[in-house]
Amino acid sequence: MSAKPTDKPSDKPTEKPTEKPTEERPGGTASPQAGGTTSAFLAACRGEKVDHVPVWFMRQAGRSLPEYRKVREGVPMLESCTRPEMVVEITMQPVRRYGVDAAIFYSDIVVPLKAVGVDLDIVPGTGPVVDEPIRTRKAAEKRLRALEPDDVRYVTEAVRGLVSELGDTPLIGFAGAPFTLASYLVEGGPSRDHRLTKELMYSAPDAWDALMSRLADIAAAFLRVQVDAGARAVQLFDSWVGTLSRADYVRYVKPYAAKVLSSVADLGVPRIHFGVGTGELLGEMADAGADVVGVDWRVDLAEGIERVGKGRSVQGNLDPTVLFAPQDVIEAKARAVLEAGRSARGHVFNLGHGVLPATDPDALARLVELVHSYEVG
Ligand SMILES: Cc1c2[nH]c(c1CCC(=O)O)Cc1[nH]c(c(CCC(=O)O)c1C)Cc1[nH]c(c(CCC(=O)O)c1C)Cc1[nH]c(c(C)c1CCC(=O)O)C2
Repeated sequence: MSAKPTDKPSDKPTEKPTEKPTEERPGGTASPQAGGTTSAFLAACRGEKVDHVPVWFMRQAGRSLPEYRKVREGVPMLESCTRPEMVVEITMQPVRRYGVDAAIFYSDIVVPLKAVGVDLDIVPGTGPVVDEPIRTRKAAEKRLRALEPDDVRYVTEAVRGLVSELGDTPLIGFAGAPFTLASYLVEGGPSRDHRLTKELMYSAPDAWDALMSRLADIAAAFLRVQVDAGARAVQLFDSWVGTLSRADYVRYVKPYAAKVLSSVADLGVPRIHFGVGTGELLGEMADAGADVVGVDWRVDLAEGIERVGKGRSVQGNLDPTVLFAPQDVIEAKARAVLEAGRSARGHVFNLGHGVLPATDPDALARLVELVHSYEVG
Protein backbone atom coordinates (compact mmCIF):
# COMPACT_ATOMS: atom_id res chain seq x y z
CA MET A 1 0.00 0.00 0.00
CA SER A 2 1.26 3.46 -0.77
CA ALA A 3 -0.05 5.17 2.35
CA LYS A 4 0.27 4.00 5.92
CA PRO A 5 -3.00 4.06 7.84
CA THR A 6 -1.63 6.86 9.99
CA ASP A 7 -0.81 9.14 7.06
CA LYS A 8 -3.15 12.08 6.89
CA PRO A 9 -3.69 14.35 3.92
CA SER A 10 -2.02 17.56 5.00
CA ASP A 11 -4.64 19.86 3.50
CA LYS A 12 -7.53 18.28 5.37
CA PRO A 13 -8.67 18.69 8.96
CA THR A 14 -7.29 15.81 10.99
CA GLU A 15 -9.45 16.25 14.05
CA LYS A 16 -13.15 16.56 14.46
CA PRO A 17 -13.43 19.94 16.13
CA THR A 18 -16.93 19.14 17.36
CA GLU A 19 -15.94 15.95 19.19
CA LYS A 20 -15.56 16.64 22.90
CA PRO A 21 -15.22 14.36 25.89
CA THR A 22 -18.48 13.69 27.74
CA GLU A 23 -17.65 15.72 30.77
CA GLU A 24 -17.22 18.91 28.71
CA ARG A 25 -20.53 18.42 26.99
CA PRO A 26 -23.51 20.30 28.39
CA GLY A 27 -26.37 17.86 28.69
CA GLY A 28 -24.13 15.01 27.60
CA THR A 29 -26.47 12.33 28.78
CA ALA A 30 -25.52 9.69 26.25
CA SER A 31 -24.51 6.29 27.55
CA PRO A 32 -20.83 6.19 28.38
CA GLN A 33 -18.79 4.36 25.78
CA ALA A 34 -15.46 2.62 26.14
CA GLY A 35 -12.91 5.28 26.98
CA GLY A 36 -15.46 7.41 28.81
CA THR A 37 -16.50 9.47 25.81
CA THR A 38 -19.79 9.73 24.01
CA SER A 39 -20.49 9.67 20.34
CA ALA A 40 -23.11 11.95 18.79
CA PHE A 41 -23.80 9.18 16.28
CA LEU A 42 -24.56 6.57 18.95
CA ALA A 43 -26.55 9.09 20.99
CA ALA A 44 -28.73 10.01 18.00
CA CYS A 45 -29.29 6.32 17.25
CA ARG A 46 -30.53 5.87 20.82
CA GLY A 47 -32.61 9.03 20.88
CA GLU A 48 -30.34 10.72 23.41
CA LYS A 49 -29.29 14.36 23.48
CA VAL A 50 -26.58 15.43 21.05
CA ASP A 51 -24.42 18.56 20.76
CA HIS A 52 -24.36 18.34 16.97
CA VAL A 53 -26.20 16.39 14.31
CA PRO A 54 -24.04 13.38 13.46
CA VAL A 55 -23.30 12.60 9.82
CA TRP A 56 -21.79 9.78 7.77
CA PHE A 57 -22.40 8.68 4.20
CA MET A 58 -23.34 5.35 2.73
CA ARG A 59 -20.50 4.43 0.35
CA GLN A 60 -18.31 7.15 1.88
CA ALA A 61 -15.39 4.83 1.11
CA GLY A 62 -15.10 4.05 -2.56
CA ARG A 63 -14.64 5.31 -6.04
CA SER A 64 -15.39 8.97 -5.33
CA LEU A 65 -12.05 9.13 -3.46
CA PRO A 66 -8.77 9.30 -5.44
CA GLU A 67 -6.94 7.73 -2.49
CA TYR A 68 -9.34 4.74 -2.71
CA ARG A 69 -8.78 4.30 -6.43
CA LYS A 70 -5.05 4.37 -5.82
CA VAL A 71 -5.07 1.72 -3.09
CA ARG A 72 -7.43 -0.53 -5.08
CA GLU A 73 -5.39 -0.38 -8.31
CA GLY A 74 -5.01 -3.90 -9.68
CA VAL A 75 -6.77 -5.56 -6.72
CA PRO A 76 -10.17 -7.15 -7.39
CA MET A 77 -12.99 -5.92 -5.13
CA LEU A 78 -13.59 -9.19 -3.28
CA GLU A 79 -9.90 -9.80 -2.78
CA SER A 80 -9.53 -6.32 -1.27
CA CYS A 81 -12.13 -7.31 1.36
CA THR A 82 -9.95 -10.22 2.53
CA ARG A 83 -6.86 -8.06 3.17
CA PRO A 84 -7.19 -6.57 6.65
CA GLU A 85 -4.56 -3.88 6.12
CA MET A 86 -6.29 -2.68 2.97
CA VAL A 87 -9.71 -2.80 4.65
CA VAL A 88 -8.40 -0.66 7.52
CA GLU A 89 -6.85 1.87 5.14
CA ILE A 90 -9.93 2.17 2.91
CA THR A 91 -12.34 2.41 5.86
CA MET A 92 -10.21 5.15 7.41
CA GLN A 93 -9.89 7.28 4.27
CA PRO A 94 -13.27 9.09 4.50
CA VAL A 95 -12.96 9.40 8.29
CA ARG A 96 -9.66 11.25 7.89
CA ARG A 97 -10.81 13.33 4.98
CA TYR A 98 -14.25 14.38 6.20
CA GLY A 99 -14.27 13.95 9.99
CA VAL A 100 -17.55 12.03 9.72
CA ASP A 101 -19.13 10.81 12.97
CA ALA A 102 -18.95 7.11 12.06
CA ALA A 103 -16.92 4.76 9.91
CA ILE A 104 -18.56 2.02 7.87
CA PHE A 105 -16.67 -1.22 7.54
CA TYR A 106 -15.27 -1.65 4.04
CA SER A 107 -16.58 -4.96 2.74
CA ASP A 108 -19.58 -6.04 0.67
CA ILE A 109 -22.93 -7.70 1.28
CA VAL A 110 -21.81 -10.73 -0.75
CA VAL A 111 -18.61 -11.34 1.27
CA PRO A 112 -20.29 -13.76 3.73
CA LEU A 113 -21.89 -15.65 0.80
CA LYS A 114 -18.51 -16.08 -0.83
CA ALA A 115 -17.12 -17.13 2.57
CA VAL A 116 -19.59 -20.05 2.81
CA GLY A 117 -18.63 -21.19 -0.67
CA VAL A 118 -21.05 -19.53 -3.11
CA ASP A 119 -19.25 -19.02 -6.41
CA LEU A 120 -19.70 -15.32 -7.13
CA ASP A 121 -17.76 -12.25 -8.10
CA ILE A 122 -18.22 -8.48 -8.15
CA VAL A 123 -17.97 -7.20 -11.69
CA PRO A 124 -16.90 -3.52 -11.87
CA GLY A 125 -19.73 -1.33 -13.16
CA THR A 126 -22.25 -4.19 -12.76
CA GLY A 127 -22.19 -5.53 -9.21
CA PRO A 128 -22.38 -9.04 -7.77
CA VAL A 129 -22.70 -11.86 -10.31
CA VAL A 130 -23.44 -15.45 -9.24
CA ASP A 131 -22.14 -18.32 -11.39
CA GLU A 132 -24.98 -20.74 -10.71
CA PRO A 133 -28.15 -19.11 -9.39
CA ILE A 134 -30.00 -20.71 -6.45
CA ARG A 135 -33.64 -21.35 -7.35
CA THR A 136 -34.67 -24.50 -5.51
CA ARG A 137 -34.98 -25.65 -1.93
CA LYS A 138 -32.38 -28.31 -2.57
CA ALA A 139 -29.88 -25.80 -3.91
CA ALA A 140 -30.47 -23.49 -0.94
CA GLU A 141 -29.94 -26.33 1.54
CA LYS A 142 -26.90 -27.69 -0.24
CA ARG A 143 -25.09 -24.46 -1.05
CA LEU A 144 -25.86 -22.19 1.89
CA ARG A 145 -24.25 -23.54 5.03
CA ALA A 146 -23.96 -21.62 8.30
CA LEU A 147 -21.28 -18.92 8.54
CA GLU A 148 -18.65 -19.59 11.20
CA PRO A 149 -16.38 -16.84 12.57
CA ASP A 150 -13.40 -18.79 11.22
CA ASP A 151 -14.74 -18.36 7.66
CA VAL A 152 -14.14 -14.62 7.94
CA ARG A 153 -11.08 -14.30 10.15
CA TYR A 154 -9.94 -11.43 7.93
CA VAL A 155 -13.07 -9.52 9.00
CA THR A 156 -12.32 -10.01 12.69
CA GLU A 157 -8.73 -8.93 12.14
CA ALA A 158 -9.72 -5.84 10.14
CA VAL A 159 -12.38 -4.75 12.65
CA ARG A 160 -9.89 -5.09 15.53
CA GLY A 161 -7.35 -3.04 13.62
CA LEU A 162 -9.96 -0.41 12.87
CA VAL A 163 -11.19 -0.09 16.42
CA SER A 164 -7.72 0.84 17.63
CA GLU A 165 -7.19 3.20 14.71
CA LEU A 166 -10.59 4.92 15.09
CA GLY A 167 -10.37 5.88 18.74
CA ASP A 168 -13.73 7.39 19.74
CA THR A 169 -15.28 7.28 16.26
CA PRO A 170 -17.65 4.31 16.17
CA LEU A 171 -17.43 1.66 13.48
CA ILE A 172 -20.65 0.51 11.82
CA GLY A 173 -20.74 -3.15 10.87
CA PHE A 174 -23.19 -4.23 8.20
CA ALA A 175 -24.82 -7.09 6.35
CA GLY A 176 -27.15 -7.52 3.41
CA ALA A 177 -30.69 -8.39 4.44
CA PRO A 178 -32.19 -11.71 3.27
CA PHE A 179 -34.32 -10.27 0.43
CA THR A 180 -31.49 -8.27 -1.15
CA LEU A 181 -29.07 -11.21 -0.87
CA ALA A 182 -31.74 -13.56 -2.26
CA SER A 183 -32.27 -11.25 -5.22
CA TYR A 184 -28.61 -11.68 -6.31
CA LEU A 185 -28.62 -15.43 -5.70
CA VAL A 186 -31.88 -16.09 -7.53
CA GLU A 187 -31.40 -13.67 -10.44
CA GLY A 188 -27.70 -14.46 -10.80
CA GLY A 189 -26.87 -10.75 -10.77
CA PRO A 190 -28.42 -7.29 -10.53
CA SER A 191 -32.01 -7.02 -11.72
CA ARG A 192 -34.40 -4.22 -12.51
CA ASP A 193 -37.73 -5.95 -11.84
CA HIS A 194 -36.63 -8.89 -9.65
CA ARG A 195 -39.00 -11.11 -11.61
CA LEU A 196 -37.30 -14.43 -10.86
CA THR A 197 -36.96 -13.61 -7.18
CA LYS A 198 -40.66 -12.77 -6.91
CA GLU A 199 -41.59 -15.81 -8.98
CA LEU A 200 -39.81 -18.05 -6.46
CA MET A 201 -41.33 -16.12 -3.55
CA TYR A 202 -44.90 -16.51 -4.85
CA SER A 203 -44.68 -20.04 -6.23
CA ALA A 204 -42.34 -22.06 -4.00
CA PRO A 205 -42.89 -21.27 -0.32
CA ASP A 206 -40.64 -24.12 0.83
CA ALA A 207 -37.74 -23.03 -1.34
CA TRP A 208 -38.31 -19.39 -0.33
CA ASP A 209 -38.29 -20.27 3.36
CA ALA A 210 -35.16 -22.42 3.03
CA LEU A 211 -33.36 -19.64 1.17
CA MET A 212 -34.49 -16.74 3.36
CA SER A 213 -33.93 -18.60 6.66
CA ARG A 214 -30.39 -19.49 5.72
CA LEU A 215 -29.66 -15.97 4.53
CA ALA A 216 -31.05 -14.57 7.78
CA ASP A 217 -28.69 -16.82 9.76
CA ILE A 218 -25.71 -15.87 7.60
CA ALA A 219 -26.49 -12.14 7.90
CA ALA A 220 -26.90 -12.40 11.67
CA ALA A 221 -23.64 -14.34 12.01
CA PHE A 222 -21.79 -11.79 9.88
CA LEU A 223 -23.08 -8.93 12.05
CA ARG A 224 -22.13 -10.80 15.22
CA VAL A 225 -18.55 -11.32 14.03
CA GLN A 226 -18.19 -7.58 13.44
CA VAL A 227 -19.70 -6.54 16.78
CA ASP A 228 -17.72 -9.17 18.69
CA ALA A 229 -14.57 -7.66 17.18
CA GLY A 230 -15.57 -4.11 18.19
CA ALA A 231 -18.17 -2.61 15.80
CA ARG A 232 -20.49 -0.33 17.82
CA ALA A 233 -23.56 -0.23 15.54
CA VAL A 234 -24.88 -2.35 12.70
CA GLN A 235 -26.73 -1.54 9.51
CA LEU A 236 -28.86 -4.11 7.75
CA PHE A 237 -29.06 -3.16 4.06
CA ASP A 238 -32.24 -4.30 2.33
CA SER A 239 -31.40 -2.16 -0.67
CA TRP A 240 -33.83 -3.68 -3.19
CA VAL A 241 -36.82 -4.49 -0.97
CA GLY A 242 -38.60 -1.35 -2.22
CA THR A 243 -39.64 -3.44 -5.21
CA LEU A 244 -42.31 -5.09 -3.02
CA SER A 245 -45.77 -3.95 -1.95
CA ARG A 246 -46.35 -3.55 1.75
CA ALA A 247 -48.51 -6.69 1.90
CA ASP A 248 -45.84 -8.79 0.20
CA TYR A 249 -43.12 -7.30 2.41
CA VAL A 250 -45.08 -8.24 5.51
CA ARG A 251 -45.80 -11.77 4.33
CA TYR A 252 -42.60 -12.80 2.56
CA VAL A 253 -39.75 -10.68 3.90
CA LYS A 254 -40.43 -9.04 7.24
CA PRO A 255 -40.21 -12.26 9.31
CA TYR A 256 -36.69 -12.89 8.02
CA ALA A 257 -35.50 -9.30 8.49
CA ALA A 258 -36.98 -9.49 12.00
CA LYS A 259 -35.07 -12.71 12.60
CA VAL A 260 -31.77 -11.02 11.75
CA LEU A 261 -32.51 -7.97 13.87
CA SER A 262 -33.72 -9.96 16.88
CA SER A 263 -30.75 -12.34 16.73
CA VAL A 264 -28.37 -9.45 17.29
CA ALA A 265 -30.49 -7.68 19.93
CA ASP A 266 -28.41 -9.18 22.74
CA LEU A 267 -25.30 -7.39 21.43
CA GLY A 268 -26.76 -4.09 22.69
CA VAL A 269 -25.66 -1.99 19.70
CA PRO A 270 -28.01 0.24 17.65
CA ARG A 271 -29.51 -1.55 14.65
CA ILE A 272 -30.06 0.56 11.54
CA HIS A 273 -32.28 -0.80 8.77
CA PHE A 274 -32.26 0.74 5.29
CA GLY A 275 -33.62 0.16 1.81
CA VAL A 276 -34.13 2.16 -1.37
CA GLY A 277 -37.63 3.16 -2.52
CA THR A 278 -39.11 1.98 0.77
CA GLY A 279 -41.49 4.90 1.39
CA GLU A 280 -44.45 2.54 1.72
CA LEU A 281 -42.52 0.10 3.94
CA LEU A 282 -40.96 2.41 6.54
CA GLY A 283 -43.39 1.56 9.35
CA GLU A 284 -42.99 -2.17 8.74
CA MET A 285 -39.20 -1.94 8.55
CA ALA A 286 -39.23 -0.13 11.89
CA ASP A 287 -41.51 -2.79 13.30
CA ALA A 288 -39.14 -5.52 12.10
CA GLY A 289 -36.94 -4.47 15.02
CA ALA A 290 -34.82 -1.51 13.94
CA ASP A 291 -33.64 1.19 16.33
CA VAL A 292 -32.93 3.52 13.41
CA VAL A 293 -34.64 3.45 10.01
CA GLY A 294 -32.86 4.77 6.93
CA VAL A 295 -35.08 6.90 4.71
CA ASP A 296 -34.38 7.43 1.02
CA TRP A 297 -34.66 10.83 -0.65
CA ARG A 298 -38.00 10.20 -2.35
CA VAL A 299 -39.75 10.57 0.99
CA ASP A 300 -40.09 13.95 2.66
CA LEU A 301 -38.12 13.39 5.89
CA ALA A 302 -40.86 14.83 8.12
CA GLU A 303 -43.29 12.35 6.58
CA GLY A 304 -40.69 9.57 6.91
CA ILE A 305 -40.36 10.33 10.62
CA GLU A 306 -44.14 9.98 11.00
CA ARG A 307 -44.11 6.64 9.21
CA VAL A 308 -41.20 5.27 11.21
CA GLY A 309 -43.08 6.19 14.36
CA LYS A 310 -42.15 7.12 17.88
CA GLY A 311 -39.42 5.28 19.72
CA ARG A 312 -37.07 5.00 16.72
CA SER A 313 -34.54 7.32 15.17
CA VAL A 314 -34.12 8.08 11.48
CA GLN A 315 -31.18 8.33 9.12
CA GLY A 316 -31.06 10.23 5.86
CA ASN A 317 -31.98 11.56 3.44
CA LEU A 318 -30.38 14.04 1.01
CA ASP A 319 -30.64 12.98 -2.64
CA PRO A 320 -27.08 11.89 -3.61
CA THR A 321 -27.42 13.75 -6.93
CA VAL A 322 -27.98 17.04 -5.07
CA LEU A 323 -24.19 17.06 -4.55
CA PHE A 324 -23.90 17.91 -8.24
CA ALA A 325 -26.01 21.06 -7.77
CA PRO A 326 -24.65 24.60 -7.16
CA GLN A 327 -23.48 25.17 -3.57
CA ASP A 328 -26.49 27.35 -2.61
CA VAL A 329 -28.87 24.58 -3.73
CA ILE A 330 -26.92 21.93 -1.80
CA GLU A 331 -27.03 24.10 1.30
CA ALA A 332 -30.74 24.87 1.07
CA LYS A 333 -31.63 21.21 0.58
CA ALA A 334 -29.31 20.01 3.36
CA ARG A 335 -30.84 22.60 5.72
CA ALA A 336 -34.33 21.39 4.84
CA VAL A 337 -33.28 17.85 5.81
CA LEU A 338 -31.78 19.14 9.09
CA GLU A 339 -34.93 21.14 9.91
CA ALA A 340 -37.15 18.13 9.23
CA GLY A 341 -34.85 15.95 11.35
CA ARG A 342 -35.69 18.03 14.43
CA SER A 343 -39.02 16.25 14.82
CA ALA A 344 -37.33 12.85 15.07
CA ARG A 345 -36.41 11.06 18.30
CA GLY A 346 -32.88 11.13 16.89
CA HIS A 347 -31.54 12.08 13.46
CA VAL A 348 -28.40 10.79 11.79
CA PHE A 349 -27.70 12.87 8.69
CA ASN A 350 -26.88 10.81 5.60
CA LEU A 351 -27.66 10.67 1.92
CA GLY A 352 -30.78 8.84 0.76
CA HIS A 353 -28.52 6.20 -0.83
CA GLY A 354 -24.81 5.77 -1.49
CA VAL A 355 -22.32 8.41 -2.65
CA LEU A 356 -22.18 8.34 -6.46
CA PRO A 357 -18.69 7.60 -7.83
CA ALA A 358 -18.55 10.94 -9.73
CA THR A 359 -19.21 13.00 -6.57
CA ASP A 360 -16.68 15.74 -5.78
CA PRO A 361 -15.16 14.87 -2.36
CA ASP A 362 -14.91 18.60 -1.59
CA ALA A 363 -18.70 18.88 -1.86
CA LEU A 364 -18.99 16.14 0.78
CA ALA A 365 -16.41 17.87 2.97
CA ARG A 366 -18.44 21.12 2.80
CA LEU A 367 -21.62 19.18 3.59
CA VAL A 368 -20.06 17.68 6.73
CA GLU A 369 -19.07 21.19 7.84
CA LEU A 370 -22.58 22.47 7.24
CA VAL A 371 -24.19 19.63 9.21
CA HIS A 372 -21.72 20.04 12.06
CA SER A 373 -22.31 23.77 12.30
CA TYR A 374 -26.09 23.41 12.41
CA GLU A 375 -27.46 24.52 15.79
CA VAL A 376 -29.25 21.81 17.73
CA GLY A 377 -31.44 22.12 20.81
C1 LIG B 1 -26.53 -3.61 -2.92
C2 LIG B 1 -25.21 -3.59 -2.23
C3 LIG B 1 -24.00 -4.17 -2.70
N1 LIG B 1 -23.03 -3.92 -1.75
C4 LIG B 1 -23.55 -3.20 -0.71
C5 LIG B 1 -24.93 -3.02 -0.97
C6 LIG B 1 -25.88 -2.35 -0.04
C7 LIG B 1 -25.69 -0.87 -0.09
C8 LIG B 1 -26.32 -0.21 -1.26
O1 LIG B 1 -27.54 -0.30 -1.42
O2 LIG B 1 -25.57 0.46 -2.00
C9 LIG B 1 -22.90 -2.78 0.53
C10 LIG B 1 -21.57 -2.18 0.47
N2 LIG B 1 -20.61 -2.33 -0.51
C11 LIG B 1 -19.50 -1.63 -0.17
C12 LIG B 1 -19.71 -1.06 1.11
C13 LIG B 1 -18.57 -0.36 1.84
C14 LIG B 1 -18.74 0.62 2.78
C15 LIG B 1 -19.26 1.98 2.33
O3 LIG B 1 -20.49 2.12 2.19
O4 LIG B 1 -18.45 2.93 2.23
C16 LIG B 1 -21.01 -1.36 1.50
C17 LIG B 1 -21.75 -0.96 2.75
C18 LIG B 1 -18.25 -1.53 -0.93
C19 LIG B 1 -18.35 -1.62 -2.40
N3 LIG B 1 -19.02 -2.57 -3.12
C20 LIG B 1 -18.81 -2.36 -4.45
C21 LIG B 1 -17.98 -1.23 -4.61
C22 LIG B 1 -17.49 -0.67 -5.93
C23 LIG B 1 -16.49 -1.60 -6.55
C24 LIG B 1 -15.14 -1.00 -6.85
O5 LIG B 1 -14.74 -0.01 -6.21
O6 LIG B 1 -14.47 -1.58 -7.70
C25 LIG B 1 -17.67 -0.77 -3.33
C26 LIG B 1 -16.76 0.37 -2.94
C27 LIG B 1 -19.34 -3.23 -5.53
C28 LIG B 1 -20.80 -3.45 -5.46
N4 LIG B 1 -21.44 -4.28 -4.59
C29 LIG B 1 -22.80 -4.20 -4.79
C30 LIG B 1 -23.02 -3.26 -5.83
C31 LIG B 1 -24.36 -2.88 -6.38
C32 LIG B 1 -21.77 -2.78 -6.25
C33 LIG B 1 -21.47 -1.70 -7.28
C34 LIG B 1 -21.04 -2.25 -8.58
C35 LIG B 1 -20.38 -1.16 -9.42
O7 LIG B 1 -21.04 -0.14 -9.71
O8 LIG B 1 -19.21 -1.34 -9.80
C36 LIG B 1 -23.78 -4.92 -3.97
